[in-house]
Amino acid sequence: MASLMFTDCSSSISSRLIHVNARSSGAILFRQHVGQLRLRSTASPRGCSLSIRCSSSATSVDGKAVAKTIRDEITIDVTRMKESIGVVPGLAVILVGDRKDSATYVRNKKKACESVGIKSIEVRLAEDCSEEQVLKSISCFNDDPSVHGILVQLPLPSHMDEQNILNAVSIEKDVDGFHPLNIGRLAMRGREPLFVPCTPKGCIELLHRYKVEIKGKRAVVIGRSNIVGMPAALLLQNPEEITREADIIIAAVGQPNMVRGSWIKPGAVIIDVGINPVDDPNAPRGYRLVGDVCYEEACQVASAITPVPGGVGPMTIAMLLSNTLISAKRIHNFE
Ligand SMILES: Nc1nc2c(c(=O)[nH]1)N[C@@H](CN(C=O)c1ccc(C(=O)N[C@@H](CCC(=O)O)C(=O)O)cc1)CN2
Repeated sequence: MASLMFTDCSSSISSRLIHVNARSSGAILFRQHVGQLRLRSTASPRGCSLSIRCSSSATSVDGKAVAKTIRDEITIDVTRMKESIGVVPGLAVILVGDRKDSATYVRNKKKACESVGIKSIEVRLAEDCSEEQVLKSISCFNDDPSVHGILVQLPLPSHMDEQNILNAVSIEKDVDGFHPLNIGRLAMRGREPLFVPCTPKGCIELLHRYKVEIKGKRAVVIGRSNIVGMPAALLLQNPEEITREADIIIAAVGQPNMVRGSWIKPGAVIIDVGINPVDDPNAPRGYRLVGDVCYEEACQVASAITPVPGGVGPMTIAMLLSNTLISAKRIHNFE
């Protein structure tokens, strides 16, 4: 778990989270910043007029609607770019294996690209293909000037070295922001990554578009991914207590309904990144998706909360489109 104190955050330039203090659970200090937000109109959320309330029923943050607004903005820029310099941004997606969920995400990425005028190229490789085959595809896309963004859908089959594969993506085309150089720059003060990973970028974008003030707020990130970057042992230290102190909670732990209403400070803003399938014989797919936060309980205490589905998920893909556009603009020096 990472508890973060936001010391400076501008919606138009960069969002820097500096240090933090897990006071009651054994002090840890670390630095981290989560994102550069260079999307236009971050300060005026077109298409979402809700204000954040502090009442017994939380505002449900509509990630689907915000993602649509962002796609509309991207469409305008993609069209302008095509008309003025004849360049169409291109995204290459590599899918290895036959996981149904990954195939669905890739299909949705392709559809999203089509909807904004970004060209998408997909390479599908068999579950038992070699790491070399994946590296070869990456190398081709690194050299292809019509490709401005490359992503390898995760997770990869277990026989592959994920780090090796992510390292092979050209840092200039790393629209997922997973290359160690991009992650390293994200983690250091005074350095700028070329791309910010899409899900955390989407989380911060939602906060901005809903005009949630970040500066000076106490925030907690519950999760153990590389992006959160905390040693796993620290996760075991009283998450409930730290969470109760937070004004902003980002739950990214992958445990259905783990964060209960009693963990939440009244009026807190909750971004739920979890997408957890739970069995439900009445649901068309035999399961339904729930977040890491117990939504019904949290609604009674929080001032705003992202639902699952329909919260952060759609933002992940919108941010991928945004990163691909940023890449094409940077490569072609187009403002
Ligand atoms: N290379 C990457 N791999 C993975 C990433 C990533 O950002 N880059 N993230 C996840 C999967 N993912 C995108 O790839 C993703 C997950 C969920 C959604 C989404 O919109 N979810 C919907 C619900 C969808 C449903 O009903 O099945 C929602 O939350 O509303 C988008 C993208 C792991 N891999």
